[in-house]
Amino acid sequence: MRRTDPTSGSTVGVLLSRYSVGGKHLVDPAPAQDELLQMTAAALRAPDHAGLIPFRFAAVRGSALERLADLFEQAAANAGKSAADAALDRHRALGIPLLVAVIARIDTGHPVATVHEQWMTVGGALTNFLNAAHAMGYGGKMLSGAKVRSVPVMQAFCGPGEQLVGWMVLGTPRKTGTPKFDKPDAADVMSDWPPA
Ligand SMILES: Cc1cc2nc3c(=O)[nH]c(=O)nc-3n(C[C@H](O)[C@H](O)[C@H](O)COP(=O)(O)O)c2cc1C
Repeated sequence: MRRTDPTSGSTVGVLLSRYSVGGKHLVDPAPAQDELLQMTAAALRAPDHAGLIPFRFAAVRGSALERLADLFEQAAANAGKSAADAALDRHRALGIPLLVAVIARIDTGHPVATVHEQWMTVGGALTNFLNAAHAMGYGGKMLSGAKVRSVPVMQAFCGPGEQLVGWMVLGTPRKTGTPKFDKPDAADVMSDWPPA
């Protein structure tokens, strides 16, 4: 069941109401290709010093999820996990309506945009992507874990100079996302300078 359309509220209301929704609470339908491209267009609106676009995305769907499941199982086995735990890892790629890999392309020698500035753009991009998904009635969550450092998994997604950040799981939320962490009041993280 799709959540009430949050776009009926204000834009800021939409941003304030986004909470991550994990894979076990996501069902079909997954975002369609045109919706995925709108989310990607939102990601491209992230602040980007020197316009480097230090990221790209790769959608994993249909039979490709089986291939990813194989890679997850292999990564777990390589990490010394038991066959039962490796099978659990394999299962993590299955039953998700859509996975979108986030791949960073950081130019470590750029004369203008520093490495940390480029990583901030990657973060802004995936945040905009998830906010757009939420505004369109979908749920999602950014995930990483040790698997992103597994050589066979990295090699499957990355070309030279690229790094695998992780995956956004996406789909129709079966339940509304809820806050995971206690957050401070906004006034605690916004102050005047110099302090009074
Ligand atoms: C790059 C990145 C990787 C993350 N990896 C994981 C992960 O592997 N497992 C996890 O439970 N949360 C992970 N998170 C955090 C969740 O995506 C989510 O932001 C967090 O649970 C807080 O929920 P919220 O988005 O509703 O505030 C990651 C976040 C980022 C930005």
